[in-house]
Amino acid sequence: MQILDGKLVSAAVKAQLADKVTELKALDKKVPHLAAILVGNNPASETYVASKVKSCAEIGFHSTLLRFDEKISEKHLLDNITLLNENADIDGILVQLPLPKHINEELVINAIDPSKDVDGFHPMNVGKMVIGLPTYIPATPYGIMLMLEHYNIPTKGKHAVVIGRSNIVGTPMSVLLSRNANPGNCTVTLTHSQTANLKELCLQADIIVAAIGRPNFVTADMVKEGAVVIDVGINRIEDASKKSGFRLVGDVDFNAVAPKTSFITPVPGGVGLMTIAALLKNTYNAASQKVNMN
Ligand SMILES: NC(=O)C1=CN([C@@H]2O[C@H](COP(=O)(O)OP(=O)(O)OC[C@H]3O[C@@H](n4cnc5c(N)ncnc54)[C@H](OP(=O)(O)O)[C@@H]3O)[C@@H](O)[C@H]2O)C=CC1
Ligand SMILES: Nc1nc(=O)c2c([nH]1)NC[C@@H]1CN(c3ccc(C(=O)N[C@@H](CCC(=O)O)C(=O)O)cc3)C=[N+]21
Repeated sequence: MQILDGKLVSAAVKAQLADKVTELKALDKKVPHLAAILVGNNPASETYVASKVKSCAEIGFHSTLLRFDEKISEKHLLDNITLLNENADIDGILVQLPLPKHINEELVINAIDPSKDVDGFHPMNVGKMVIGLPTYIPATPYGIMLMLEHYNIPTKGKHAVVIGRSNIVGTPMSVLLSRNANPGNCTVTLTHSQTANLKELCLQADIIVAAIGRPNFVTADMVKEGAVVIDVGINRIEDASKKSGFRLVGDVDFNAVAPKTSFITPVPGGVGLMTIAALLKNTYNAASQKVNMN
């Protein structure tokens, strides 16, 4: 069993981007600039956005964080997105999800200029991804592909079972793994809450991607010996011994599952860090006006 180290791989991706920033600066060119919008004060969203902003600073990108009260009107939010769309200094725009219930998430995503949509959530970019045109790939599945690539994990002809069909993780993950590319060329089974025989399907999987949002959902009896297990879940479990009052666990029962696997991602220290690295890559590509389909 080998741990897929998100800290190591994300650091390598960030180091590449930092080198590119150094080159841009030497040529007196503008550095990439990410704008992040955070509405309300959901503690998890605060953490993610803070770490995106911090990562930008580490590699020399500019970032602007726009914070709004959770009572912000939909119109005011949309107007701010329009301003960012029109601002030539801003290369990438990210609206941290979830949004408060009174705001229509679809309207907000649709309002982002597709050329600045570094999350890859705009329907135009989703469509491009599905038909294999160059575009921004949603950061979490993109980060997972970078991880598979870094460790040279064989994917061709493998059976991948993706658990969860969300627009931001499971569905794009299934598209990327089934592409004629490397990594890719998997036979993909996309599963969800209505899947009848999940355990049987998982037992056939060479690669399992778990994106459900439930601690310990994937148990050892669901995993074939030698499988690759990618744990996307981020679940907060109360833990009085921690200063924060909680600890993070994934969707996989790590201690029981890890010994059966060939490769597994830890939580924390796995996919989450790759998500940020992938977002930074998308932002670099946005700034250089060329989107990347890898
Ligand atoms: N590490 C990272 O960078 C990121 C981590 N996450 C984490 O990943 C997890 C998933 O996130 P996200 O995709 O946004 O979640 P969603 O809640 O949007 O989707 C969850 C999916 O799991 C499916 N599901 C729920 N229960 C079952 C079940 N009993 N059996 C099979 N499938 C089930 C749902 O099915 P149905 O469609 O039928 O309801 C749904 O498709 C969360 O823990 C989230 O915090 C998310 C984004 C990035
Ligand atoms: N528009 C939008 N884009 C997103 O990319 C987006 C989003 N909305 N909403 C929520 C999810 C979740 N997400 C994570 C990012 C980083 C970590 C991360 O850095 N995790 C660290 C630990 C973080 C910690 O310690 O709290 C780790 O796994 O090691 C996790 C999860 C991005 N998301």
